[in-house]
Amino acid sequence: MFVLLFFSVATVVWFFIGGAQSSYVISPTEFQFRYIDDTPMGGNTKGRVYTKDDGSVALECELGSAYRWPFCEVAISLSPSVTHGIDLANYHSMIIEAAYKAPAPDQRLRVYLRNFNDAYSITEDPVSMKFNGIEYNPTEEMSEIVLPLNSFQVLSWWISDLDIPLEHAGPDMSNISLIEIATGSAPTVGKHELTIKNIRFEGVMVTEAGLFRSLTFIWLATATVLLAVKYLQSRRVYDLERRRANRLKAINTALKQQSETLSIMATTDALTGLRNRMDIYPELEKALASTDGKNCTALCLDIDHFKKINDTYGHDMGDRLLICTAEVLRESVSTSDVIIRWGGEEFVIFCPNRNLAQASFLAEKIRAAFETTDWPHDAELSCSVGVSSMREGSIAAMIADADDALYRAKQNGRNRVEVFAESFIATV
Ligand SMILES: Nc1nc2c(ncn2[C@@H]2O[C@H](COP(=O)(O)OP(=O)(O)OP(=O)(O)O)[C@@H](O)[C@H]2O)c(=O)[nH]1
Repeated sequence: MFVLLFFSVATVVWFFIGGAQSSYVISPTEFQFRYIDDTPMGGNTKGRVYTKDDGSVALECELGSAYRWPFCEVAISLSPSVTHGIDLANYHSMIIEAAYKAPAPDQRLRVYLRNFNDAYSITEDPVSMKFNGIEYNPTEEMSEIVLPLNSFQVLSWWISDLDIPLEHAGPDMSNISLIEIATGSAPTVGKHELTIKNIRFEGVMVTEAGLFRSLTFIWLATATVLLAVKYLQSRRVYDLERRRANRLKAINTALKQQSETLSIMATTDALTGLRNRMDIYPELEKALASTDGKNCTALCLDIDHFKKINDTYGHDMGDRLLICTAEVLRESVSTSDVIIRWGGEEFVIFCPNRNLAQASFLAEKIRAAFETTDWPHDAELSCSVGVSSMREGSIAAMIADADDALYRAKQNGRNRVEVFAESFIATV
């Protein structure tokens, strides 16, 4: 930004001290100055163009009266070919340093800047080159006259004689191949002497409006580029942050899944796939809350003489029998019941939707199923079951009651169902 500011200030200073000025000098050493008069039209004017010792060019002629519009002039060819002139469109003034002596006062001079354009000019006809012309009052003494190029006008006879269309009727300085400085349109016959010391065109490489337009454009372009760079940078940061957030989200999801898996593993019995008793109470409370809470019962089930089975058939067979027991239980319960491997060979079935009679019925059904199941050790297997119902709103107390009833079932000979005594009272 500092560089741009410095550049802008320097450019403006350069412009106002005249750095943008340009000039184009027409010197006799570089260009050919020729003499032309009215003799081809039948006139009797005589004269010549020559270079003086001081380097200035002189036009001398004796204007005769044989031709209706007598004239003499100096013609300066700006290029070897008329078709390829010089572009003077960017110049604002033509400056002629000259002295003019005429046989009468107030004699004027005509200046033509002849433009070639394929639209209306042909090489064979010099008249077809556009006459951008002006007529001015020269001085007798050597002096500089400034002719503003925007004061030049196209000669009306040229427009009408050549039937020039409107779009080409205006001045055009873009391809000037010939300059003509001639005696005025109504000259007095007699001796005319024109000494030209210097001809030059002056202009500016860039106008003030153009300069400020360019600087504004450069500032806008720079601001746009800087904004674009800033946008791309913040976009890159945003993309990085988003990728990072996505990565963290993925890690988070994986950790959550892992945590859920670990939680499931921690609360699931690896051998039977049943729920174990870890953190079981909130889950049972939740199951109870989904019912009307009036008929909540629990079963405590224990396989009879399991130690003996282990001892007789081995621990692996014991495991297989535990797995089969889980299957028997699954097949016996309904979807609202929750089977829990309470520990070892002991199971709890939580029934949030069964009354005492229904729970007792289920207990008996399971006990009977043990008798009819084909066990993998090809021997009989029985279980004892204790049943209880909710007394004081405590699930833990209800399970403890069922366990008491189970203890009684064991005491009373096993392979039987016992209902916790106070559950009956509560039911009545
Ligand atoms: N195979 C196997 N045995 C287990 C497992 N968990 C506990 N046991 C065994 O189960 C047996 C339970 O024995 P006890 O508590 O004495 O009860 P019981 O032999 O079933 O006798 P009663 O319950 O009084 O009928 C123990 O020998 C434990 O080692 C297990 O996951 N797999």
